[in-house]
Amino acid sequence: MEIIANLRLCLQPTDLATQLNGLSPPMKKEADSSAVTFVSTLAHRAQSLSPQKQKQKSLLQAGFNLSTDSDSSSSAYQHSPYHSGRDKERSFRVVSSAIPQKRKSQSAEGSDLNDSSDDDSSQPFIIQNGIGSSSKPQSFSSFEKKPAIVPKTPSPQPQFPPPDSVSVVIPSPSAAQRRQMQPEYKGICERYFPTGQEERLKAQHRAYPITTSNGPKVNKKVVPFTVTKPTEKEIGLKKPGNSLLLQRSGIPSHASASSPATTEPITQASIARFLRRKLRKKLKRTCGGPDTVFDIDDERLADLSANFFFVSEYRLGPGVSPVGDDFLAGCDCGTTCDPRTCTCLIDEEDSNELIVAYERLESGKVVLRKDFLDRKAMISECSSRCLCAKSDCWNHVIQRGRQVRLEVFDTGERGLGLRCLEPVIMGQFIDCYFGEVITKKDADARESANENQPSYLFSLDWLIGNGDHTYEDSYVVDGQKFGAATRFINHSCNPNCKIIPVSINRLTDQRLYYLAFFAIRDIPANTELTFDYHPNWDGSKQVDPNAVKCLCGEKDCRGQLWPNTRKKGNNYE
Ligand SMILES: C[S@@+](CC[C@H](N)C(=O)[O-])C[C@H]1O[C@@H](n2cnc3c(N)ncnc32)[C@H](O)[C@@H]1O
Repeated sequence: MEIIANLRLCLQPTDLATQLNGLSPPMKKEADSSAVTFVSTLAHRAQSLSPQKQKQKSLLQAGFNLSTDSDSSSSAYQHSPYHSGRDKERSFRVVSSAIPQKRKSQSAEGSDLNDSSDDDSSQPFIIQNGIGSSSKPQSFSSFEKKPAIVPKTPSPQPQFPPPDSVSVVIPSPSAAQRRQMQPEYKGICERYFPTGQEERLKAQHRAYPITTSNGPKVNKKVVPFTVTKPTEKEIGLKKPGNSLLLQRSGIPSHASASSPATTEPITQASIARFLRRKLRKKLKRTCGGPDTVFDIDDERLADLSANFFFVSEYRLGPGVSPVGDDFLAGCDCGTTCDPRTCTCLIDEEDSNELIVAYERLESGKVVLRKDFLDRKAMISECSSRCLCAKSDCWNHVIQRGRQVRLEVFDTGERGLGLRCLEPVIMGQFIDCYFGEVITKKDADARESANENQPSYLFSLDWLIGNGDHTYEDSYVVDGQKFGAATRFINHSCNPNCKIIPVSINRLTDQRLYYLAFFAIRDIPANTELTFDYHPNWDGSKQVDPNAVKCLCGEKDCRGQLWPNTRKKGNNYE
């Protein structure tokens, strides 16, 4: 409660436009009053209007409604499928990943939605943060307009395969073929070894036998199941005649006279090495960049490379409309922000003091202040419009991107997990939870379609109840198909990280903000990163027998990730 109060007391349930017009004084609320938002504080401070505030004012005068309505928030929380409590902390949970929800009442439209991102023509916009191109018509807040703030270790932008890139060039083996393959290496079928331009080229150069009886088709019957270890030339396809050499039942074949077969011995190990290299290459190209590595088996790696794309920004889905950059304000502190006066910071709830989340250590690293680590306040970073944007301002942290090398690894029963490859210090930023930003309606549909599957939905409902913003029109981040490495972070009842919401537009857009992971203690290299999926756990409640069992192995493990509150009649919350 006290943590939320930091946010709540900043916020006033009065109409900001009215306040800005001087028609009513800003009101203060008690810490335990209903949730209200930051904007009223903004209004309060705006009475001596800085140039930025003038901008806010013109925003309001232009009809942009930032007024609050605390009444609407309470019902919204009650009906939330992603968080059933009124406590703001609830909004931090990875909703369905923690509870593969079994709600049956939702409509069936989700199955389509689930696949919608396959079609590039209907792809939602990617919000850019200065990394890579940004020719998209929509953008979220200031990220699009600040080329100066380039993260030091940016992940490359994802490259989505053209819709036809998985072709018949390497057909999936039949059931009999699959039986025959086992326990041989399973990397050849298109599912596990996604095809692309390179494979098409190989096919053109007769790497695969074709049948011409009904037009040119790959002759599945003679498609080999193993691949010789290719030479460097063959991998690079430098010469048109070069092709991947195939063998069947251990008998080498020669693809063509212009590409003599390698004489290297063919072993399972060499095949595995080749495929692993290809898969890693594909993952790096389409995905995580040099700072995310994988220590998982080939099959999982291949599955991931076929079905998941790393993104380093939000992808805005249909119906998600960010507030335009024109409404963005910036501070005029200069090259380094003054924590006593910076207008990008949010007021403390019970005073005019500003909430300062970060501090710079002697080492130069900017981390969360110790006294901020236990709080439940939102962080307000400087924006791209600030004068300090091009300098090394301490109040630009998440916008500089990930600085930590991470590794996806197999935890066993808990599925894949994420660990840091270098020590992380307490308060250090790790990365954001990125993914597709979709409407609540779409999230419900996807969830219904993925019944009993872990999903990766994360509600952006921190500021619900603010003005017209209700639970029904809130957004949800889905990290299942498009996401960051943070999407692999598992739950622990004794976690070493936590998520903190961060606004980089001083809450101008209350429905779109960032979910940033920070270390809450020093974490040695090669340690699994975890956070609490249900931070407001009430220990006095019973464990829900329908909930996903927690396997964190901690001494005080609660035994469940999350109560299955969506199940009718479930009262374990
Ligand atoms: C956001 S995903 C985390 C990454 C996931 N392990 C994977 O393989 O993609 C959340 C899912 O991981 C699993 N999980 C995470 N933490 C767990 C825990 N402590 N015990 C059991 N399962 C866990 C659950 O299946 C949950 O739905």
